[in-house]
Amino acid sequence: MNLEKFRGVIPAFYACYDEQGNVSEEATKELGNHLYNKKVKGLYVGGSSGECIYQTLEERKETLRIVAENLRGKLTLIAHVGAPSTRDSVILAQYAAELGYDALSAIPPIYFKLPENSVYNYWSKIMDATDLPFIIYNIPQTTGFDLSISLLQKLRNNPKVIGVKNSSMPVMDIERFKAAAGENFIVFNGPDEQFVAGRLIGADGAIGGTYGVMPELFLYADEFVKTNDFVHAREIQTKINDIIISLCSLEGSMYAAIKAILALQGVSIGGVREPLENIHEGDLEAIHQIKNQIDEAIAHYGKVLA
Ligand SMILES: CC(=O)N[C@H](C=O)[C@@H](O)[C@H](O)[C@H](O)CO
Ligand SMILES: CC(=O)C(=O)O
Repeated sequence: MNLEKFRGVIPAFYACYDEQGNVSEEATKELGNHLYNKKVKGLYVGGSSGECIYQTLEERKETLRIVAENLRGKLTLIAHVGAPSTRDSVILAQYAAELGYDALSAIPPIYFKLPENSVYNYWSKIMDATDLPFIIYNIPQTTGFDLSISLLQKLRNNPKVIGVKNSSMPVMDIERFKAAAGENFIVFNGPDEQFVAGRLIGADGAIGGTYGVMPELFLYADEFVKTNDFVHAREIQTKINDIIISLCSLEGSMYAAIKAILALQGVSIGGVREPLENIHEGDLEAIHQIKNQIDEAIAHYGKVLA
């Protein structure tokens, strides 16, 4: 299988709501078009950033449908189909396949601490449900489950397993997963704060929750890595991390801050669903400042690359 379409900067798509907090078709299309125009490689739909854990099956299907109808064939589309039960995950997987997604992905099962064998069966049943390739989502800080090398090797016997989206913090995990999986395998960098380090240690692509509010900065960082300009790569990573730390320091949650900035950028996709915290009045000044930080960094590194 040709994995080229997975190499690149792939924003994690945000949940798009109307004023009542329902999934909005209009806003979903708007965000999709906005990111398409920024020339990202693809979209990761319905993951953490898609607030999947707080949405009904119907809402998740609706979002998958709107994005696919709008952008399939134009961007690489990855559907995150992880749900609490295997049954619901399989329903989402089959729906994503009908819609023409390029790949499926899923977190391990959450809530109960299940043994590796159950996680293996869970991911395998999702894979058996369609012909699509599958990307393992390793995110131990939210799921409590750490993908082991032996489980990866066992899963790798299934040719549908084409990659891991790795969000654990040690960049070494990226290197180890690549070494264990061998050729024709994609490891995606997860932590946006380590984008440059992840790419340098071997990540073939990257999927991240903050790309959507500043895609240019990750596209530029990727360009610096590709052209061996490590001075600028390190520098832009510092700017990115300053911004992410600011995004995470408000009363509102990181996603609420991101959505408020997107609104200032002209893309209104509503707020976040509780229990995620929405923006507070007192956050507004900081939000304007972060937007300016983003604008300045984009202008500066755009010039460096021009
Ligand atoms: C724990 C978590 O949600 N990780 C995301 C996915 O890997 C990241 O993209 C973060 O959103 C990002 O690194 C900001 O902390
Ligand atoms: C990467 C990320 O934030 C997501 O799973 O949506």
